[in-house]
Amino acid sequence: MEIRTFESADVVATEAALYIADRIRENIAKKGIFTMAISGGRTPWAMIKELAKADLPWEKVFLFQVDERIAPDAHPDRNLTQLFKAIEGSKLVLRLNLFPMRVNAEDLNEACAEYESHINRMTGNGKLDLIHLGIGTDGHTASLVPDDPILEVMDKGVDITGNTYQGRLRMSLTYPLINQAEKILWVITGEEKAEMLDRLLHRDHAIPAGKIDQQHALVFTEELAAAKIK
Ligand SMILES: O=C1O[C@H](COP(=O)(O)O)[C@@H](O)[C@H](O)[C@H]1O
Repeated sequence: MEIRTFESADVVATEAALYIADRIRENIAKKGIFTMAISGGRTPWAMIKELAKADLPWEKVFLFQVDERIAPDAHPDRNLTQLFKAIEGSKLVLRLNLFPMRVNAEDLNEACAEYESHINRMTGNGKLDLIHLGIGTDGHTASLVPDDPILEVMDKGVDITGNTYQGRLRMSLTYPLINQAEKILWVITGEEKAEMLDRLLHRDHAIPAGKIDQQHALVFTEELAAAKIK
């Protein structure tokens, strides 16, 4: 897997945003639209803030979530709440084509199936142009968390975790859907991620992130996180 290392987390965010903007232009020139899924947590928001400033044909960009906590609308735990904060006042906000995960639905299984069908409809073949991923210090990615039954799901593209994780059940894209993406962009910053970055690059199947396909993937990271790569 290709790895691009930069001197700080801020530069990673700027460079990752530039990379996504290039993919947006390239795909729109080729086929008229761009489909992407964005992860949550804490790392992505600096990158999204940068990206949202770009002068791009946003009406042709279709944005999905990689994962979401089962929590009320506007709750600070929700990835969507953080996404809205990051794009507030930007060029993107008025022209946003966003598909939020319907985590407040009465029937969550139905909401998962519906989300997958939105992805299939917008992509035509289920393959998102780009999926952005992060990694946790325990090696989780998306909401594919250690020891959860969601790790075994191969017949659905979107599902709910079997257990609560950090206090919440979650909805997440699953391995089969993530692994068929045209491009996977890992954005990994912070010294505390160094061990997991090394294990990811060695395709360590003992961590959830290690089972993500690396053929069409690249990592943007900072020197501190890359320090332990063997
Ligand atoms: O719980 C989550 O954590 C991972 C990693 O987040 P980070 O801020 O440490 O990069 C994230 O990719 C995932 O979407 C999120 O729900």
